[in-house]
Amino acid sequence: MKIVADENMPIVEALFGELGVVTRVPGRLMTPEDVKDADILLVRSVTKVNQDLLAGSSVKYVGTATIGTDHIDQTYLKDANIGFSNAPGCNAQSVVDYVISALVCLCQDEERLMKDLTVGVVGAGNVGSRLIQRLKKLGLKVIAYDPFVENEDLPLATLDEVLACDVVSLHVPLTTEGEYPTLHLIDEPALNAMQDSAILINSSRGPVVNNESLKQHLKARVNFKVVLDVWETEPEVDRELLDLVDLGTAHIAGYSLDGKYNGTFQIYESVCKFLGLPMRKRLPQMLPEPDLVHVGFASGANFDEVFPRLVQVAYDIRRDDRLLRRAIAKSTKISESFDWLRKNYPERREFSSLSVKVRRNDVTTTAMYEAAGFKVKVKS
Ligand SMILES: NC(=O)C1=CN([C@@H]2O[C@H](COP(=O)(O)OP(=O)(O)OC[C@H]3O[C@@H](n4cnc5c(N)ncnc54)[C@H](O)[C@@H]3O)[C@@H](O)[C@H]2O)C=CC1
Ligand SMILES: O=C(O)C(=O)[C@H](O)COP(=O)(O)O
Repeated sequence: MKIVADENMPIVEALFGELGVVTRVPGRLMTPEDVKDADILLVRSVTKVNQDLLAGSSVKYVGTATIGTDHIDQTYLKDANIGFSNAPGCNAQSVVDYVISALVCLCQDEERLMKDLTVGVVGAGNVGSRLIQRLKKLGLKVIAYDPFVENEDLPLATLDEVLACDVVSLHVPLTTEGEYPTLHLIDEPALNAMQDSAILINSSRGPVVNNESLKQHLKARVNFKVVLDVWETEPEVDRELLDLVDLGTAHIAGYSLDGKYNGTFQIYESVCKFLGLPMRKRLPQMLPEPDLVHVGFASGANFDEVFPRLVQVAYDIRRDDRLLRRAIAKSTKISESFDWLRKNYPERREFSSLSVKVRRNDVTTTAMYEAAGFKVKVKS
């Protein structure tokens, strides 16, 4: 069996090696020639999988190690009788860590307490619902807009109510059809409905926000804050827009090592199921121990002071913002620099792989650290 895989997908040989011969290809440059003899095709978000790529090939199954599926023509796959799976939720915790790090950093700059913020989440799926849970446990007031979800446990509200919050965080797929398309969901009217000093975070897909409208809005409202992980013209980045946003990163919100391994593993599970083969590999054995395993603080440390530092030790979004700005500033080919940053992304672990040491009877602090997503170890 021949398996063609994106070169940026980890642990493919370790998982799929016993199923067939693995060939690696740069995802953004993948051609029909690369895939014509393949049985299984494993991609990430940068490969457009459609008739142009697959017609006349022997591909029987396509797996994308991503949550998003807007790069896949699922109707074509169905019509051509080609099996398909994505990796729902694989890097959802990583995106939540990203949003929390962004909020911590912006609150620090503004000398605001994070727990005083109201947060409006757009899209209450795998990422959105985890974000709601974590923020609520941290004491923030959270509401969410999702016209496709009916769940009494979620704090659902209208889009207008969500847009009126201090923070608006987007977690929707990119869609262009149906009653609720998300293409340019955040356009001039939506931006105008937001507070003048609101924080907008987009870690979903670039075209969900009309980047031109956003630029004009930012020029007119100096207190409006923006965090962009995804860009409408990706892998191109509009230099002018990057200069205007508070934090800008190279589509890496989901790039924890845990999230990437989960993605490959989830499609390994789906491929085994498709082929009717037993799964011989287990993910926990493959994930390396995080470099930073324990973080301890002096007894009596105040959670409000410790929490931001802890988040920044675990994942500091400002590092990724600096990397993007530096790369773009000196770049003659922005798209190549953007992809280089993503390919060479430093190892990052999810908060849940970090342990914080607390005193045995420190019940409140224990609950707060757990709420933030960290593991808690009791000091002996
Ligand atoms: N920046 C990054 O690295 C990453 C980006 N993503 C993006 O985030 C998106 C969301 O991820 P998940 O939560 O895992 O997806 P999901 O499919 O679990 O949830 C998406 C939610 O959005 C809702 N939705 C759809 N249209 C909507 C609309 N017009 N208004 C409000 N809600 C709407 C759906 O009902 C669903 O509940 C993915 O589709 C992907 O494009 C995901 C992972 C990493
Ligand atoms: O899972 C998703 O959806 C994402 O956006 C991925 O994290 C994007 O990563 P690549 O597939 O572009 O490497």
